[in-house]
Amino acid sequence: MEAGSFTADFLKQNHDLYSAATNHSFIASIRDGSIDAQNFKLWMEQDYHFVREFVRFVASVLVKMPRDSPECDVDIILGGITALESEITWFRKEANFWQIFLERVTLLQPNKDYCAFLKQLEGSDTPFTVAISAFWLIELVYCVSFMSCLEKDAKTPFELISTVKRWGSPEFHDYTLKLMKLVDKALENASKDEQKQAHEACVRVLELELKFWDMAGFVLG
Ligand SMILES: Cc1ncc(CN)c(N)n1
Repeated sequence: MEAGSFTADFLKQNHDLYSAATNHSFIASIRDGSIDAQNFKLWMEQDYHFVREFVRFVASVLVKMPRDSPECDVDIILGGITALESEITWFRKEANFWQIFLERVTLLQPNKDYCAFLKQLEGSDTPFTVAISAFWLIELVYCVSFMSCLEKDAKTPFELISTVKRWGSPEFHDYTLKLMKLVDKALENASKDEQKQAHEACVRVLELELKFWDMAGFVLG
């Protein structure tokens, strides 16, 4: 992350919100092994449906990418879409293990709000620069959150290791770094207005991520 870049400046200026979104008590409960299986299942049910919407969003980012982008940049997004296919297969397998019926899930309000935001970003009036910035941050929040569950002193339960490795692995971290470079390159010469829109979209991502964790960590009665 280069000082003076959009991503570095954004994380510095929004440190508290970023920290709240990446150090949530839901993640802490996975890390210290105290997580309630009901909460984990709730998260999984909701996240599966989020990811289905996320696929459409990422596809829209690819469509918005400038035609003269280098092939290697296009391939980063394409790789992201490919990875989402295996993520969906993984969700279905895990759902079987946890006896979750994904087709019977009712979307909760924080998930509905997040999916509505993704749909808004998919629209043709959202520029590539704004969409790619949101995309980077959505992936970064999961990466940094789940990475903490793989630290040496973490007590992540064995049956949750495949979950935390999905987003907390060094490979996923590398992917977020590649996205970060795409964002900074795209915004380097963007207008002040686009930079402002990208900043606002990223703040919204952090707010929605926070609410998504709150929803997952909500203790079921
Ligand atoms: C809510 C949410 N945010 C981010 C991710 C990571 N793609 C996710 N699966 N779900």
